[in-house]
Amino acid sequence: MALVGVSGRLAGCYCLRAVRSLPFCSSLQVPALQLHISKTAMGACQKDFESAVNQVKLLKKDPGNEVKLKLYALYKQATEGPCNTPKPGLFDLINKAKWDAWNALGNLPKETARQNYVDLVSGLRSSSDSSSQVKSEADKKRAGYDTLVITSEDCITKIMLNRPAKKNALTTQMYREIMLALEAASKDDSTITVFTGNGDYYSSGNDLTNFTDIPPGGIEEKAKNSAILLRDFVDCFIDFPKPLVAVVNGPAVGIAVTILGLFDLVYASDRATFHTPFSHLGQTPEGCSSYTFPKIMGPAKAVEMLIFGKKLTAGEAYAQGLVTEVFPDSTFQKEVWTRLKAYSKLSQNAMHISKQIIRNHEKEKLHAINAEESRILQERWLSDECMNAVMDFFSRKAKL
Ligand SMILES: CCCCC/C=C/CC(=O)SCCNC(=O)CCNC(=O)[C@H](O)C(C)(C)COP(=O)(O)OP(=O)(O)OC[C@H]1O[C@@H](n2cnc3c(N)ncnc32)[C@H](O)[C@@H]1OP(=O)(O)O
Repeated sequence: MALVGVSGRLAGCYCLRAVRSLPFCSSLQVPALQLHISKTAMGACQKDFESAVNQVKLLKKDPGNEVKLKLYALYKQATEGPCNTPKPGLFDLINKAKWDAWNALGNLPKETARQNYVDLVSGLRSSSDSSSQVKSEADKKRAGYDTLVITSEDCITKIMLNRPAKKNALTTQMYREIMLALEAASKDDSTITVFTGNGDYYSSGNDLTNFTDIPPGGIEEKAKNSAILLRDFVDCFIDFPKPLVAVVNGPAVGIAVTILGLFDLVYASDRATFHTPFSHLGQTPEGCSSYTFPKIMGPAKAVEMLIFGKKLTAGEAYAQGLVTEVFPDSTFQKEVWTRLKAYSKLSQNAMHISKQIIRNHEKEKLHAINAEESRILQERWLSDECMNAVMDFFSRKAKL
């Protein structure tokens, strides 16, 4: 957060001029490129750290001022510990930005700073063309997620729902992993973040088995915990700072549809459909759709979807403003990724600031709506209507 603060301050007009003048291989990088690493920086990953310091020299692509400030700060913290120099004067813009970045690391231990420096450089290397080696898919794939495949390439972080055999139905584990993935994507070096699904579905929405795993506290506790999880999950989308793109590769159901109102671009294959069968399930809208859908498509069409469960084709969803553009399924991936790669090269800060301007004035309202929708759903989940509908789904399956 503190580093974001630095970039925020740099957005001011004086500071902007100063930051433009930050040279890639000069003032900010001098300490990082000198190999006089102090003895106090010695530790478990000293070799990796030294190697990372060397690798910074090999980057052909300028990583941008924000990253250079991070590198500078982490290097200083790793080698000298917490910021120990007087704060530069107000008009010494470059040194002040560097000091701010270093000072923002507070008491971060040297060892952690070294590791963070190594991780940052490793991330830069993967997006840099300095390496002649083509990285394998396995290298690009982010570890630590069981239900998602996360990759970062061409300044795009792709979060792919990965339960194709279950039509990418969202389990509680998946909600949690998505929240973690969004948190990580908000801080990584990508310019845009993309959601998509593996297999023939984008997502069949909430996994109905989520309602069958009852804790010792009973269904009331289950409903309460689910409402908290839902609220936190949707909050992450409301607050996500970078352009968020849905690449809807196939049918979408329930929460996978409603949340689209919080995305910045929605590209759909002509195979995709959009279905919110809430009344069939004894449930009510979530994902802020009770507000975003009437706003996007007008109340009449929103009612058809959210109350009467009308399933829209991709073309209809486009006509109603929920989808940005529809592509033939045969060329969907190629066309969409070509477009996104071009967009990802646009100015990162300008895109993020534009998103803030467009979205920020509604954030408070969206959080309130999300809290209210989650509260109402907590009650609905305890209703006979909802319980019967879930049981119906499983008994239909059992009969097959
Ligand atoms: C923390 C809690 C937050 C809660 C937020 C609330 C959100 C509200 C919603 O999202 S409401 C929407 C809920 N979703 C549904 O009602 C969809 C249910 N699924 C279906 O209707 C169908 O499966 C289908 C139309 C999506 C696909 O039908 P098809 O015949 O093509 O495929 P199968 O039914 O054979 O599906 C393959 C296997 O996947 C399982 N599965 C699919 N979707 C879900 C799901 N949402 N929940 C649980 N399981 C699902 C399906 O049971 C099959 O499993 P099997 O192979 O073991 O039989």
